Amino acid sequence: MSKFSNETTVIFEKSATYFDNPSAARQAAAMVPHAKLVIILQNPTQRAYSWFQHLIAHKDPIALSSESLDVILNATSSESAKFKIRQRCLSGGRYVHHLDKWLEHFSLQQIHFIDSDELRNEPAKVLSSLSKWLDLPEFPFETHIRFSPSKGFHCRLINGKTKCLGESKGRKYSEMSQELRLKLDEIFALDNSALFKFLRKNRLKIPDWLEEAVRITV
Ligand SMILES: Nc1ncnc2c1ncn2[C@@H]1O[C@H](COP(=O)(O)OS(=O)(=O)O)[C@@H](OP(=O)(O)O)[C@H]1O
Repeated sequence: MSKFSNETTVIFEKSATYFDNPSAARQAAAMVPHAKLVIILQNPTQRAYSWFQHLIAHKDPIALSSESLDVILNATSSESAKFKIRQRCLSGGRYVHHLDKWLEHFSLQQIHFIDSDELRNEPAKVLSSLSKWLDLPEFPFETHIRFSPSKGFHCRLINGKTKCLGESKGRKYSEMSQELRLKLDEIFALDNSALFKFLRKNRLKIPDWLEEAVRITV
């Protein structure tokens, strides 16, 4: 996010794929050195599963033929197409590994972290604190957001009716098996521990899912 010469204008841009792109930090810093960055921290295990479901929903032929994320996780580097998907599912959840690169180009003061679970469960509170951090005028988010039981997510409230994000956001799919969850938790154990230490060292809020993930591995 960036404020340009007209101080009332805030430009923002979001993508789930910038964060782990090896050139993104350098390129962003070259174009918008004073940008404010917002990073949403989701449990990497859930994030990997969500990305796999994203590929299934987009009818990715390799994901479809593999049927489960478990098959993808077992892929070796000799199975290049499957292995590439494996890396895409796992890479984004390796937060500290990528953060190190962003911190070569931006200061920590330019970065705001959001706990994905908090955003999902208490969006008005999270958005209020984000807009305060961005120095934006106060806005009563709570009167513009309401939980939609049919969608299972909070949605915008317009003229008394909820207007939710499209079908591609917050898809309905079966929960991952306990076996897959444990396998992913193990894959991310070191990354989660590094994130825990990073947040604690910098006196930043530690998400509940991270406390839990680190407690289980100890
Ligand atoms: N209010 C609300 N409505 C819908 N979705 C919500 C909401 N809050 C958080 N989420 C979570 O956001 C995930 C989709 O995020 P993205 O847009 O970055 O993903 S994507 O680019 O479509 O893959 C999406 O992931 P999936 O549940 O895996 O589809 C949601 O978990």
